[in-house]
Amino acid sequence: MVGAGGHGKVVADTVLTLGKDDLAGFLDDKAELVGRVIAGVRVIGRMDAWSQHGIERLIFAIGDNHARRKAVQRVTAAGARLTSAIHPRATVSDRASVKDGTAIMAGAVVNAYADVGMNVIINTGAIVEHDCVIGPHAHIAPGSCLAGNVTIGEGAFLGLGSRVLPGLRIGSWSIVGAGAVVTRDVPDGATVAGIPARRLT
Ligand SMILES: CC(=O)SCCNC(=O)CCNC(=O)[C@H](O)C(C)(C)COP(=O)(O)OP(=O)(O)OC[C@H]1O[C@@H](n2cnc3c(N)ncnc32)[C@H](O)[C@@H]1OP(=O)(O)O
Repeated sequence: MVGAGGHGKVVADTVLTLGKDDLAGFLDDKAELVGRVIAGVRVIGRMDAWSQHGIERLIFAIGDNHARRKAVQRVTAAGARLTSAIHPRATVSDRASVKDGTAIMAGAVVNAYADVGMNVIINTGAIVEHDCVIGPHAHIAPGSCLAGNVTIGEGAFLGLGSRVLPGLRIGSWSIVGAGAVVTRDVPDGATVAGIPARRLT
């Protein structure tokens, strides 16, 4: 697992709950963390140390979408492969698809025919309804709810408890504030908040 911060603790909890006995440990570029045990998992080295530890697959436990994308691009360019972590108490339809590198936390629901891209976070208790398409590097924060046929662009961040009405598109690298109800498409790079959601920037 790459990233031994707050989100890393939750991903660690998911991986330990899955009982993965082949977990090598955390990798983190913060030198002061190396050697420490965080959430029951040892930090075994900096991010680029994956190859020297014989690690075959990585999952990125970095909450910030830009930082997570950059980290994934760096290691995959060097030949690393990604894996996913789906909490055993998440509900993911057999008819949904989830790409590598994605973490789905406890209590989340991914419904039929949803398509979840790579390196995405579907956080605790979030709901991704039928036929949604989630772009790579997006983060759906705890308690958010996407109605059917919603499209989430690359790197978009949906804050805690936000709601998106059916069929809308949330633009790439946009931000939806905590508690927002999105009633219209959100342009790429925009920040929206409130009920109904209005543009802040
Ligand atoms: C496990 C985890 O913890 S996952 C992490 C989950 N994190 C979140 O959900 C955080 C989501 N972030 C937010 O909601 C943020 O407040 C943002 C992104 C919408 C705005 O952040 P900033 O750009 O820093 O805006 P800032 O705090 O300066 O507020 C700007 C204005 O918007 C208002 N505002 C901020 N957030 C919201 C919101 N969620 N809903 C309604 N209004 C809001 C502020 O009150 C302020 O209004 P004012 O100008 O009248 O005083």
